[in-house]
Amino acid sequence: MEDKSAKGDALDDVRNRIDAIDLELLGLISERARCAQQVAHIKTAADGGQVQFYRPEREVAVLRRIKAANPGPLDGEEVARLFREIMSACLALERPLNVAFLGPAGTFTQAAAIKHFGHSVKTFALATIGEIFREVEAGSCDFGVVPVENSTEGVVSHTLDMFMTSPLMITGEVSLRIHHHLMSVTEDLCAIRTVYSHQQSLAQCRGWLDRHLPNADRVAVGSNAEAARTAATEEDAAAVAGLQAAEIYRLAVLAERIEDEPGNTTRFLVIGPQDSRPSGQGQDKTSLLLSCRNQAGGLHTLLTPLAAHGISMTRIESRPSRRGIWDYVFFIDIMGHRDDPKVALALENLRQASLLFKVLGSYPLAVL
Ligand SMILES: O=C(O)C(=O)C[C@]1(C(=O)O)C=C[C@@H](O)C=C1
Repeated sequence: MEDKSAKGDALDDVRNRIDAIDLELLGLISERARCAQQVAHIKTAADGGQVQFYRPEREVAVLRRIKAANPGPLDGEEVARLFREIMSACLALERPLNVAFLGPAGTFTQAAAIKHFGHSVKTFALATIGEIFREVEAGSCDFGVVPVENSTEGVVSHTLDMFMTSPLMITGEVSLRIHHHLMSVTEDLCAIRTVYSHQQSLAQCRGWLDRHLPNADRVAVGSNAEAARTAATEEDAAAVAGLQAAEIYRLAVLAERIEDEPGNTTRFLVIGPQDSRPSGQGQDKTSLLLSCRNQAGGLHTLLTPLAAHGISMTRIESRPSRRGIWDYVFFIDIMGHRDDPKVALALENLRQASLLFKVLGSYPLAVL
């Protein structure tokens, strides 16, 4: 009996300490929010009409500093996630951002948007990648988030093709580990006759579906969230989608993490009217769209300036130009910001060697 009350006292002591810390934290977070309001006033006075409240290079600098200073016991990713949300709320005080994503609600693209901007932005589900570009170009949304490549299935060509004609720039990138789950209104795997999902997700779970649901029809639909929405209306159907979709459409998860490749990751791009300023520490990337003359060694000539200036290329993708004049265009990612002197020089040389040359944007490597 005595022992129990001693334990109770100890628990009360720690909880009282937690209550006091929470109040201190609240005071500090509120003070931080007031600082963000001051920043907004300073920016408005300095920039006039076209104020850029959202500053990706500053946000990654804050998150990098927090991760480096983290004393534990919380993991670095975890503290960065907490500060991501604090900054998201502070930015919403300055100006709430409208972010378009590939809908409907519950897609991985929405999860990527929230991972990048935090929960305090307003997200808008749009039906196609083309619509996202159009809404951001028109200014009705501040930014858009679109998938660009998956580690198992390769590039999302529609996104790359949009950059050939769009004036929008790449402001940031987000990588998301993709876990697929089988979900349904029924809790009985044997009752499933149809499996809905996006074509890429069906492909990413082919092995599991062959083993566990060899007789069910696989039906490709526009997105995983649409698959979940459809499966919610059919007794003998299931969807392959993310957990968010299961929550939104109230489906039971029959099997978790059914993707064939455990490292399955999708990369998304954040698009907006302008790119990011340098975040420093060599932690920026630049994306380019290029085409060369259709002759032997054309691509080699194009890439020589990068090698000459010691700039590393992290990705190259070719796409048919669909313009007739050039056969192919190349999407190239390099390390460094376009304002870094070495990168600026290499880009100038590249510009001279290319038929088509477009900087799609410089942006910080993702912290989260
Ligand atoms: O430093 C700024 O420019 C701010 O607006 C403050 C702040 C923050 O909360 O730290 C908020 C939004 C910006 O995207 C970057 C940082």
